[in-house]
This record gives sequence, structure tokens and C-alpha cells, in this order.
Amino acid sequence: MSSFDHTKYRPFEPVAIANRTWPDQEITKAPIWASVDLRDGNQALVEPMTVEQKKEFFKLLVDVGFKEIEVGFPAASQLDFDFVRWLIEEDQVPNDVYIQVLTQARPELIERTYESLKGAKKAVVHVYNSTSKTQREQVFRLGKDGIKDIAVRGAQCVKDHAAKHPETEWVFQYSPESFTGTETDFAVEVCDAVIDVWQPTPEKKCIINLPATVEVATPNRFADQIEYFCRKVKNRDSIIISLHTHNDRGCGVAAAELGMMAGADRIEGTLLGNGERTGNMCVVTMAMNMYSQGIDPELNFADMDRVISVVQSCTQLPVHPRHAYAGELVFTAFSGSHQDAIKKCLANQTDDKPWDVAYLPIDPRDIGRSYQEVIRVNSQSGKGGVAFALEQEYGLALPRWLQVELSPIVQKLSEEDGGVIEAADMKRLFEENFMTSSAPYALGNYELSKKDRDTVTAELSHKDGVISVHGEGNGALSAFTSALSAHFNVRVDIVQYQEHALTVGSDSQAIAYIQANIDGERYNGVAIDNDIVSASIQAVLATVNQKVIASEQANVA
Ligand SMILES: CC(=O)SCCNC(=O)CCNC(=O)[C@H](O)C(C)(C)COP(=O)(O)OP(=O)(O)OC[C@H]1O[C@@H](n2cnc3c(N)ncnc32)[C@H](O)[C@@H]1OP(=O)(O)O
Ligand SMILES: CC(C)C(=O)C(=O)O
Ligand SMILES: [Mg+2]
Repeated sequence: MSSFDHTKYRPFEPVAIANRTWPDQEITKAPIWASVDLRDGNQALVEPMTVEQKKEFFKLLVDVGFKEIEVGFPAASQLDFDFVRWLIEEDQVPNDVYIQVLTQARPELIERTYESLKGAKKAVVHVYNSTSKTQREQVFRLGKDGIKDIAVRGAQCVKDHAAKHPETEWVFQYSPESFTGTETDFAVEVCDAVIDVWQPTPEKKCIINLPATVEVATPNRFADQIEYFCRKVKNRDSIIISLHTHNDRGCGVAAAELGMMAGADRIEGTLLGNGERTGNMCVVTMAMNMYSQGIDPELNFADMDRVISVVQSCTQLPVHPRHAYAGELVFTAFSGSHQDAIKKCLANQTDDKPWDVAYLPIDPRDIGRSYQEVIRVNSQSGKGGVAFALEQEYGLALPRWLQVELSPIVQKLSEEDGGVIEAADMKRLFEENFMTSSAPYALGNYELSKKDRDTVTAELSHKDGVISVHGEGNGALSAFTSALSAHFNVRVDIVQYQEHALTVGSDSQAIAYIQANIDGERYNGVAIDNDIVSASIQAVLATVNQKVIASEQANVA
């Protein structure tokens, strides 16, 4: 038992709907999108946007592909009024874009709203009044008829003003505000009355926008309300059903998605979910959800970083690092098993195959993210992540056996430092531990010859001078290994060998990776050279150098 007094609250009363069909529906096409960033988003800001910020945001919305943009509440603020005038007078609205403005269903506000819209080519006039029981009883102190009357008079006023300006292509939109707190039958009754005034046709539709002004129930209950409404409302073929969900329970996107399955045609929301209280539903998330299902979202978020930058600078709100699709960390895997799976799937992924990568619902490159950001290494990471980072950043394709050796070294540093290890640090650890062919012995001149067997004679420089070693074997590597075994009086067996051309940095270089068993102990050596034979024998020398150092340390101890 919690200490809360849960009896203080009442459960949502669902609409009684028989044979609901929405659970069997699929979303197969993008809705008509409408941005309300510059109105609902703006009215929720600590510091509302300046005209300059609105201009920048409007440009972003146009570039992203919105064709309907609510640009403000011009009757409520001079700044919004001036912004609408600027859009129209400076011809800033593309021909295929409708600007939308919000007004309460009050004659004086509607009049001022139309003043702001003089000369617009296309405009949506969005009028609303609250219809919920709570507001009827406590705010307006009116019965249902009084509330319906506000809506009808508002609708008539909107129509009358529009008739005076036939040069503009008008679309009317009505919202029964607080729809989710309104008895659905009453919402239908009010909207029917508005529709009676506007007389829409299939050719000239009006918009009925059903807001979850406050999200009060699970998204399935909202979908029930939408399906019920769509069944009952008159002239369904002459109206566009629009949804405007908020995120009070954290399900704004889910409610909009289920609402679409229940029959809605149009979705209002904001970029990255700014808006009253917990925000409006996030258009980025909903659009990218569609995209990840193989549906064209009809909005372009390929430059996600620009979206984030403009939204952050205009709203002065940060974007959460785990915000769906857009957050800085959402394509980043830290944990070892995730990194391993991502690395393997990415290696299989080709452009001609559908995207199928574990843990990544979409290809990060689609929104301008690089794979470098996908895998980041900290103490939770495994060998796959380290290998991925070194390959992406430096073209080092470490063989698995070397990944196994390097991973604990990187992990140790991460545990000591307590954070993310950058690729440069991993490379430093890799070099310090394995690229040890220059000390205490470094390869000087060498000569290979082949008669019955391969022979090598090589100079090794040391701090005390230069020594010469000589060996024979089956191949250059074997000959050099014998030379080192003889000189240092150890037994050197090569157990793993791999090489590849280095594609990052310089095309003409090769890298050799060697694992040697020296007197029963395992050593790993790596070397880079213009010539693969030279790289290989230096990699062997790297292992022997490690053995020499280990023996010296053992002697000192
Ligand atoms: C869910 C939403 O997001 S809805 C959009 C909300 N956005 C905004 O409100 C932002 C802009 N709004 C404003 O700046 C102001 O509210 C204005 C300019 C529109 C109106 O300002 P005011 O006239 O001072 O009214 P205020 O907002 O203080 O209070 C609401 C009053 O309007 C009345 N009212 C609200 N809607 C209506 C309506 N459709 N018809 C008649 N009266 C209404 C209320 O009953 C209340 O009346 P009261 O003062 O007699 O009690
Ligand atoms: C004006 C309306 C549509 C609104 O913003 C809401 O109800 O949330
Ligand atoms: Mg809203």
C-alpha cells in the first residue's frame, strides 16, 4: 500500500462502443500533418518566441514539409498578429502551404483574427470553445445548450467574415476543446451543430479537430472515442477528422496512432513534443515510427540535427538525450552484447536488403547520424564495441583473438576513469600493448634469400648497439622466428596470424597481427609497414620484445 489517497481520483468513464474495429486496422499512409509549434508550443514557453525566432521556426517547418502550419493566436498577442502580417505581406508562405490561426469562439477575437489574415492566399481559421463537463459547470457555468450556442455563434461569425474575403482560400476548423473530458455524444452534438453552419461538402471539407487537451485515459480509450465519434458525426465524407493529443500520461504519440487507426485523417503536433504541461504529441516520433515500418512519413527529418538545433534555440528547452529517434544517445550502444550484435548485423547489412539490424530500429545515417556514434565504449562494453570503434575510426580490422586481448585492457581504463573511452584512447592502448616492435629491439636492415629453404639475416638495434640474427625456415616469417628463437634462447611458435591493407590513413600500408606462444606464454604483436613481409616480421619482433621486457621485469623482481 502506498501512502497516497487514491480515493481522491475517479477513473475515466469510457464511451460505450460495440464492435470496435480500430484494433484490426493498420496505419498504411501518412496523415495530413499540421504543426502547432508556433501556437500551442509557443503558448507553453517560459519566454514565448520572438518574431525572429518564429521566422526561423516557420522556415524549418516549411523545409521539413508541413503543408498546414498553425502560426499563432493573432487576436491574443500583437507579436502573433505582426508575425502573421509579416508572413502575408512579405510573401513568405509557399503556395502549397496553409497558414492556420487559432481563436476562441468570441466575435471580437474572430474579427481581429480575420484582420490579421487580410491578403492571405490560403488559411485555416481554427475556432474553439471548451465543451467538457468540468468547464461547463465550473468555468462557464453554462448548460450544454449554452456551450453549443457559443460554438454555433462562433462558427457563424467565422463563416460571415470569410465571406467578406473571397480572395482567400478559407478552410474552417473547429475544436471542441477538452474533448477527452466531454461526453462523446455531446461532442458529436456540438460538432454536428457547427457542421450545420459551415455546410461542408466532399469537395470543400471542414476540419473537426478532436483534442486530448488533457490526456486522461489509456490510448485505447481515446481510440474508442474517435471511432465512436467518426461513426456518429454527420457528413463524415465532408469533414477531415483531426487529432490533437497531449502527453499528460506519456502516451501522446500512442493515442494519435490508435486514433488514426480509429479513423482520423489529420494529426496536429509539435516537433520534439514541446507544448502545454508534458507537451503536445511529438511529430518527429510519430513520423519516424511510420518510417521504421516502411511507410513514407511525408515529412523529411534527414537533417535531424538542424531540427534539434532550431527547436532548442527557439524554445530554449533541451532535447532529452534519449528522446525517440532524435536524442543524442538513442543510437548509441554501450553494453557489450548489444555492441556485438550491432557490429555483426551491420557487417551483414547491404543497401539492397531491408534494414535488419539488432537494436537499431532505423539506420542512423537516415537522419544524419554516423556509425561512429552508434557504438561507444565504457565499462559495460565488450570486445565488439572496441573493435567497431577502431575499425570505423582507424581502419583497424582486429582479428577476434586480438579483440579478446584488447577488450579487458580498455575496460580496465574505463573502470578507472569511470566514463566513455574515446577511439583515440583505445588506439593508444592498442599501440602501447601490441605495437611494440621498436623497443627494446628495433628491426634494421634485413636480407631474405630463398634456396632450398628461406633464410633471413637481420640487424636489430638496441640501446647498447646493433646485433645480427640469422635463421632459416619455411617462409620468411618462419626464418625470422627461428632467428629470434636462436638469439634469445626462447621457443617462439606463431599461433595466429592475420594481415590486411590499411584503408584509412594511407592506402599503401599493410598491418600484420601476430599471436605467438613464447616459452608457453601468449604474446600479441602488431606492426604496420609499406611492405607486408616487413610488417609481419616486425609483428613477431613485437611479441619477442614483450617477452624480453617481461623476463627483465621478472629478473628485477
Ligand atoms: C487548450 C488550448 O491550448 S486553448 C488556447 C489557449 N491559448 C491561449 O489562451 C493563449 C492566448 N490567450 C490569451 O491571451 C487570452 O486568453 C485572450 C486574449 C484570448 C483572452 O483574454 P481575456 O479576454 O482577458 O480572457 P482570459 O483569458 O483572462 O479568461 C477567459 C475569459 O474568457 C471567457 N471565455 C473563454 N472562452 C470563451 C468563449 N469561447 N466565449 C466567451 N467567453 C469565453 C472565460 O469565461 C473568461 O471569462 P471571464 O473573464 O468573464 O471570467
Ligand atoms: C486549441 C486546442 C485544439 C488545444 O490546443 C487543445 O485542446 O489542446
Ligand atoms: Mg493543445
